[in-house]
Amino acid sequence: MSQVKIYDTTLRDGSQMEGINFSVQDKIQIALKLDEFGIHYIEGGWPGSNPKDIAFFEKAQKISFHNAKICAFGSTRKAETKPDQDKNLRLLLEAGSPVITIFGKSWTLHVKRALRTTLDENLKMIDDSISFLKSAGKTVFFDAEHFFDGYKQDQDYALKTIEVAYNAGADAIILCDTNGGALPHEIASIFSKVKSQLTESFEIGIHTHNDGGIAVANSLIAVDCGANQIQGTFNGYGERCGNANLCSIIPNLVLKMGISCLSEEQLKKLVEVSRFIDETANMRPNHYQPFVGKSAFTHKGGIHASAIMRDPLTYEHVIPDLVGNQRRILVSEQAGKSNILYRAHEVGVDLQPDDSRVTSLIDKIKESESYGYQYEGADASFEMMLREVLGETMNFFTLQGFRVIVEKRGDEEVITEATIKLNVGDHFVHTAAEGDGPVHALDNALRKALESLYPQLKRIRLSDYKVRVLNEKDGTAAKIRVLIQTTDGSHTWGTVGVSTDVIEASWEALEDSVKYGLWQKTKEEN
Ligand SMILES: CC(=O)SCCNC(=O)CCNC(=O)[C@H](O)C(C)(C)COP(=O)(O)OP(=O)(O)OC[C@H]1O[C@@H](n2cnc3c(N)ncnc32)[C@H](O)[C@@H]1OP(=O)(O)O
Ligand SMILES: CC(=O)C(=O)O
Repeated sequence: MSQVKIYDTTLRDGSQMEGINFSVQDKIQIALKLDEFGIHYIEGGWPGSNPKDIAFFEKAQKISFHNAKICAFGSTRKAETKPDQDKNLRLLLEAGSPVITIFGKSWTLHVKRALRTTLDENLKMIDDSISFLKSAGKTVFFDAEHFFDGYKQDQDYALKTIEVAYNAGADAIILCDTNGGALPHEIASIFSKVKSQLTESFEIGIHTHNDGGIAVANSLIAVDCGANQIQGTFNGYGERCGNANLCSIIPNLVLKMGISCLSEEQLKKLVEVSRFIDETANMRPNHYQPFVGKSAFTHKGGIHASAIMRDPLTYEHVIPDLVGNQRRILVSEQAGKSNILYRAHEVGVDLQPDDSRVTSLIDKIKESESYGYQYEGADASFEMMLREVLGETMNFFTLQGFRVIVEKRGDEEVITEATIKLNVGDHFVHTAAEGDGPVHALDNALRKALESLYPQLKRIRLSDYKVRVLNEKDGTAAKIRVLIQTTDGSHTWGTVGVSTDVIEASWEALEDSVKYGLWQKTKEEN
């Protein structure tokens, strides 16, 4: 089985993505996580770029990494200078990392237009810089920037740059599709040619960007052509459209290409690592991301749900457990009875396919969704419908009525007050409360009315509130859908409300969220 090393550049190229700004502590935490996961090389940053990256390497030097080698990144020396006088090379050595990766130009256009130097001087810059770092005892990787574009324009010069790097003692040469525009067949043919000119065991890598939407494909085809190092980032972070996504590359290598870059046990942590990095980077996770996204193994269509229940291979390219993900089946207007049976089973209700209640539930869901409800994100509203069809009610209270007053006088702050009348068993309760806006005031009034009778309510709170206008063209007469997420600290559940009135829609979602929460708590207590 061939060996492929994974080189993670989330902390360097990943931090070049719009919206990402890691603190030193973020970087250390991510490096530790990647090391624990089993990544071979972690590029921590560019010490010649900013004080934060210098601080990262200062801290990283004091940490014992178990699996990974830390790499410091930078460029070849500046044109017309000497390596021992080059600030960037000096800072790379001071970073104290066992590996130094430098990028150099392989494309004549870049040499002439970006560096504004001669082709010969660029070759000297590559030669000098690598020799200088090697003489300091470092492992040196050479990133041949724009190699594929360079090769297409001037094959001999592009090849010369890597020949110079090789002869100067580079320990690995990485061919970069820096602009992300190469196609898989171009990568295959160019990569194979270069590979054939180097000794078989020499480490030759691939570094691709996703501007053509095929960075992962371009990386995998390079492996097919003999690449034994892949550079990429977690969640595909990176300059412009991002880098090759390691969350796709690693499972494709292990599960489909038989390349044991990580063990199957390590692979089971893939989702955890991906989400940890999103969380640390303060990035919203991409639910649709292959392998690791929340929707990667989510089945919505009735035909899919039915077949999945008969055999998951029918609509899944790999088993979700292998990457630490989970299968989900949604209930929506696209559902058939299989979706209902699966979801019912998940909440402990086993129904038979020929049960007429299943059909009436599907009809009700399709009817409600055509009105504007959406049950994908409202698991509790679905379960309440299910329980109702089974004759189980959640009658913790009945609304007699509510009134919400919003008052604004001159420059004074807006005052919002909600009054609510409820029947709770034999009791009639009438309360009022203020809040920061109408929904908050209603929530406060409802809690005030219920808390003495249902003290469990103290542990339940709203965690998210989303409003969506459904038919915008109707302006202020549009229908509104409100989705509420509620939590008791360990579980979270979603409810939905729809009305032409935002307060009524909110009330509906709020009422269900509280009733469902009380029902859960009562179940737990019994
Ligand atoms: C493909 C990649 O992703 S490469 C990595 C790109 N990442 C980054 O640029 C992020 C970090 N960068 C930085 O912090 C800054 O750009 C620095 C500190 C590196 C350089 O800053 P400055 O000195 O102000 O230069 P500037 O940002 O304008 O970059 C242009 C300079 O880099 C030089 N340069 C570009 N590539 C190379 C190279 N491979 N080798 C040597 N010099 C290079 C250019 O010749 C130019 O030098 P000049 O200004 O003396 O003509
Ligand atoms: C080196 C690098 O980041 C690139 O060529 O894209």
